[in-house]
Amino acid sequence: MSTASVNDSSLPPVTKPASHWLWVAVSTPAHSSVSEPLSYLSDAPIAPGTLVRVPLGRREVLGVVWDAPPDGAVPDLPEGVTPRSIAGVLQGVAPLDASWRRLTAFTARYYQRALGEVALAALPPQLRDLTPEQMARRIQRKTRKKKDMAGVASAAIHPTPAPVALSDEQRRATLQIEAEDGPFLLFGATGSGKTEVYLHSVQRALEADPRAQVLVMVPEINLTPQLEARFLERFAPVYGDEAVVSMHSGMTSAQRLKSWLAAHTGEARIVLGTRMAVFASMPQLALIVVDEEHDASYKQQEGARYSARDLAVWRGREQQAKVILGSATPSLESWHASRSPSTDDPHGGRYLRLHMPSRIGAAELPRVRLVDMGQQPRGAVFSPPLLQAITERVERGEQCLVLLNRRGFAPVLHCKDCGWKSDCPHCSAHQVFHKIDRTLRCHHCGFTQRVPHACPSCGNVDISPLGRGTEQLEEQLAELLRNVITPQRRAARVARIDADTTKAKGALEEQLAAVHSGEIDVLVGTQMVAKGHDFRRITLVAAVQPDGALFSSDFRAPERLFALLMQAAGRAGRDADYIAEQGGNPPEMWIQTWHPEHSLYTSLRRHDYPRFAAEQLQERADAGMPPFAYQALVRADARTQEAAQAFLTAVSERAREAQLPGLDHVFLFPPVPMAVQRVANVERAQMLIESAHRGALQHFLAAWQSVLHAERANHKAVIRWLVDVDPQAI
Ligand SMILES: Nc1ncnc2c1ncn2[C@@H]1O[C@H](COP(=O)(O)OP(=O)(O)OP(=O)(O)O)[C@@H](O)[C@H]1O
Ligand SMILES: [Zn+2]
Repeated sequence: MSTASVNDSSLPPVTKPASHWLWVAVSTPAHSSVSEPLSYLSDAPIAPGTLVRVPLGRREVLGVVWDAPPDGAVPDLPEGVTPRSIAGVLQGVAPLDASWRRLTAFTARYYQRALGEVALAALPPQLRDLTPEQMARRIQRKTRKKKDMAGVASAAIHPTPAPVALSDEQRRATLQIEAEDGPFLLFGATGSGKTEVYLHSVQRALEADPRAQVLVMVPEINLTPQLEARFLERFAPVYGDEAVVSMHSGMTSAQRLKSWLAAHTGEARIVLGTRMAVFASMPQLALIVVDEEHDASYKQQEGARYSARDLAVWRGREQQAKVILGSATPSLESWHASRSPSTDDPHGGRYLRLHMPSRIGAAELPRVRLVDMGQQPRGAVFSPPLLQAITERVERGEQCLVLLNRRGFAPVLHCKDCGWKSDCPHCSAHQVFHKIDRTLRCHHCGFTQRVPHACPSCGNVDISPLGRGTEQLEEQLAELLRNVITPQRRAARVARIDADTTKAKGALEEQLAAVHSGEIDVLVGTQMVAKGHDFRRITLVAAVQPDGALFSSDFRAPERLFALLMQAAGRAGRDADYIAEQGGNPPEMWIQTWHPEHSLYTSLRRHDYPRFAAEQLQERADAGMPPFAYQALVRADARTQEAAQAFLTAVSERAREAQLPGLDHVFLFPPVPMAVQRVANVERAQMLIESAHRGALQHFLAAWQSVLHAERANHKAVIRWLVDVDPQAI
C-alpha cells in the first residue's frame, strides 16, 4: 500500500499500516463527473470536518474529511484502483462542524455541482496553498499576538458611543425581531434607518450569549468599508477590534485567511462580507443579516451559481440563527414569501414582513417628476426643465446625482454613408467608444482597438458616435453648466463614478469622499452610486434614459429597473436638517421618459412598491413564472451555434427516453441562442427548464446530471455546459 509523499516532517511517520477508511471532499477538475467525496486510508480515525492533505493524481491537495456514507464503512473501489493514504493533517485548525458540512453539501446538491468543488471553494484560498508547517506558523503567530494584547482593554482605545434613540418604527421592528423566529423581511424605505435596526439586533444577539456570532452581508465590496466603520464604532469598545472582521474578494489572501480563522475559532463575533461570506465557518452563528436583499450581486455567476440570500435563509433555519432580509425594494420572491395570510391563502408566506415606511427625522422621500420627452426639443439629452432644476440646485450649493446605466462615451460608432458599425470581431455585440483614450472596447470580451481614422468599410472619414454613455454625459453636462457659479463663488464641478473611473485601488473611496466633502456639485454615475450610500447633501437625482428596460425580453427587467430608480431616488434628501437649512425646497427625483403613462412610473411617482409588486406578481402568476414556478437554465458553449443547440436538444431527448424522475412535472423549452449569442468567439445557447414544483425540478436535475456528463462525450464541439438553478437573467 503506497503512502503518498508527505513533505511535512512534523507529522508522525506512518508506522502501522493505514487501516481506517476516510471519505475526503477534494476539488476535482471541473467537469469530471466525480461529485462524491473520494476514499482514502489513514492509520488513525480522523473526525469529519478535519482538513487534510491528500494525493490526487500526481498532485497533493487540500481536502475536508467528510462523513462516512450510511451504507457501510468499506468503499467500493473500481477494479485496479489501489487505495491511497492521506498525506497529513492540517494541525491547529479545528474540524469544520456538521452544520458547515451540511451547508456546503446542500449547496452542491441544490446548484448541481460537485461537493468537493463547493466545499473547497468555500474555504480561503491560502488554506489550499499553505503547507502544514506554514499553517502551523500562522496559527502560532496569531496566538502569540493574542496573548500580548490580552491586557489591553479595548474600551480605553474606543470611547463608547452614545446610544441612539430608536424611532418608533425602528423600535417596533426590533421588538418583533426579538420576539419572533423569522425569517424577517425588513421592508424599510430608503433612509428609514434599517442599518440601526441591524445594529440593535446584532447587539441583542451578542449580549444574549457570550459566544454568539453574527453574519452581516452587503451586495457590493464598495459598501463594506462604510459598514465596517459603523460596526467598529458600535462594537469595538465592548468586544475589541478583533471581534469585527470583513470577508470579500477585494482582500489579500493573507487577510482573508486571518478573517476566516477568526470566524472559525469564534474569536470574531461579527463577520461583514459580500456573498462569499455566507460560507464562513461560524460555529456559534445566531443571526444573519442580508442588506439590500434584492440585489443581483447575491447571485454568484460562475462555478456553483448560488444565491447567497437564499442560502442565508437555509443556513439560518438549519443552524437556528435568526435571519433578517432588508430592502426598500425587496425581490418579488421575498415579497411574495412574506405575504400576510388571507381567506384563500390562510397560511400566508413563510417570512414575517416588518414595515418601516418613514424616513428618519423629518426627512421626506423626494418628489418624483416625469418629463415627457415627446414634448421636449428634439435630440435634447437634458430637457430644459431638468437642466434648469440642476442649475438652481447647484447655485444654491446643493448636490445632484445623474444616473445613466451605461459606461463609456457611446455604445457604438457608426458610418452614416455605408452603415458600418463598430462591432466586436469576437462577439455578437458592439464595441463601446471610449473617448478618453480613443479606444473601442468590447465590454463582453475586453477586446480593445484604437478608434479608426476613417470608416474601415468605405473610407468615409466622418464616423460618429451613436447613443450615449456616462463619459459623454459628464462632458456634455460640464459644458452645459460651465457658467454656473456655486455660493462659494467657483464654477460648478461635474465628476463621474463608474467602473472605468474606479479601477485603481482606493479610487472609489477617494471619489466618494470628494462628493461627501462637497467638492463635487454634480455626480454622473451608473448603478454603482445609486444604492446604499448615505449622501447628506444630494437633493436632486435624475435618470436621463431609463426606458430601455421597459421593453426588455427578460421578465425580471422591470423589477430591476424599479429597484434601481427607487434606490436612486433614495439618495436624495436624506438629511432633513440640511433641507431645512437650505430653505426647505423638497428633494426631487427626475425621470426623463418617452412613456410617462407607463404603470411602472406611476408606482414610482407614488413611492408605491407594494402597488408595483402586486402588478408584477399578478403578471407572473398569470404567466406561471417565478415565484409561482421554478426555473433552471442549461447553457452550452461551443464553436458553432448549431453544435451548442444540438447538445441541448440531445440531452433533452435523452431525458425523455430515460423517463427521468420528475419529468412529468417539468417542462423543457427548446434551446435558443443567448441574448449575447457569441462572446470571445464562443457560441452560446441555453435551454429553460421550468416546473411548478421545486422538488420535482430538483429531482429531475439530479437525475439529469449523469445524462449531461455522458452525452458530452458525443459532442466534441461543445466546449462546456453548465446548469444555473434559479437563474436571475434569462
Ligand atoms: N434612530 C435614529 N436617530 C437618528 N438618526 C438615525 C437613526 N436611525 C438612523 N439614523 C440615521 O439616518 C440615516 C439613514 O439611515 P440608514 O443609512 O440606515 O438608512 P437605510 O434604511 O439603510 O437606507 P437605504 O436603504 O437608503 O440604504 C443615517 O445617517 C443614520 O445614521
Ligand atoms: Zn468582444
